[in-house]
Amino acid sequence: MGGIPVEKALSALGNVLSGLKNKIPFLKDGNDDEATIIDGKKIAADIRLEIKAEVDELKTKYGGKVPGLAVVIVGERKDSQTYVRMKRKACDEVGIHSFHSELPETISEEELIDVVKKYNENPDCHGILVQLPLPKHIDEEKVLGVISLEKDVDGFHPLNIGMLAMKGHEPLFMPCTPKGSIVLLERSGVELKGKNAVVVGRSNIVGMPASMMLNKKDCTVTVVHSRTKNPKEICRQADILIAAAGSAKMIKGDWIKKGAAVIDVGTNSVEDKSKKSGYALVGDVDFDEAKKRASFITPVPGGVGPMTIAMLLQNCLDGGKRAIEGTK
Ligand SMILES: Nc1nc2c(c(=O)[nH]1)N[C@@H](CN(C=O)c1ccc(C(=O)N[C@@H](CCC(=O)O)C(=O)O)cc1)CN2
Repeated sequence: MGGIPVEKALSALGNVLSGLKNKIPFLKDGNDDEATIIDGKKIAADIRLEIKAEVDELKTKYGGKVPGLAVVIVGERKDSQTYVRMKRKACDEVGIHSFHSELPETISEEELIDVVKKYNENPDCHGILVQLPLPKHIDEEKVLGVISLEKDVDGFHPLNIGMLAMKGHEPLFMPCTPKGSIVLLERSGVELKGKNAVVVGRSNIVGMPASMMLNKKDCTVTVVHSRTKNPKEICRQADILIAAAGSAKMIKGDWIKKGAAVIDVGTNSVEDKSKKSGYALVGDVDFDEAKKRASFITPVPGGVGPMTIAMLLQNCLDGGKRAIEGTK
């Protein structure tokens, strides 16, 4: 056995053990009444190491071939530029080749579609990611629908989403943020089968696919959204709570069932004069209140965010492997 599989096993064991602390009294340390904080940064770093090992193996086995990812960004939104920079850096670190297209805000829908089509035809590119949101004059769904199904590493193509929804089918790729949320739960040792899961939010990129993934994991799933009459009562039934509403600290401590596992997908920028930048990133969950009731909870930042990029790398590796190894 090589070095990485042992590291992988030990690291997974470490994550599960830290999760078990809450369930097995003699393993508990620190403040017994507080949730185990799921360290998304650490779990994502572990996954990135595992991916690097697999990319190296592929490279050795197939004469230097590595997965390739096309990163397409339109316009100059600062947040999107940051995420794209993080994605490229992550690709470099694990040995995935990245192609870049930085396109002007004024680009037409047709021109953008042509860029995507070129990457569809490029055999060295195994994944295409169009950073969202796109400028208002471009129909996002139309652009995402042009990405080849086999290269849809964001998992946003309607056919991949359709296969995620259907019993007896598996998509080629699953959207990175909800996939990362599930992996955080699994790597922390949280059982999903038969549990009541509540997803707050029904966006195409997080809430809706998260609900379908939890359903595939045999959870009983309820989706809470802006028209839901009694969101607090529904959330209080949740063994697993995924918060993806986009509203800072809307989920208070008394919305959380005692012992629930809480995954906070929210990344809301709020004014904070104590910070040099003048703002802070906060989740959809009131963390300080919720950690007193939950058994597991993700922080913001440092929870789901880093997993989004780790899952993108995982999807690129999967797509690259399918293409390079010649499997479907
Ligand atoms: N094509 C896509 N567009 C967008 C996606 C996506 O999955 N595909 N998701 C989001 C943005 N996003 C990746 O693109 C993303 C968001 C947040 C993070 C992250 O690591 N956040 C850190 C904090 C970083 C900071 O300080 O700003 C954290 O939460 O710890 C990574 C990726 C929308 N668009």
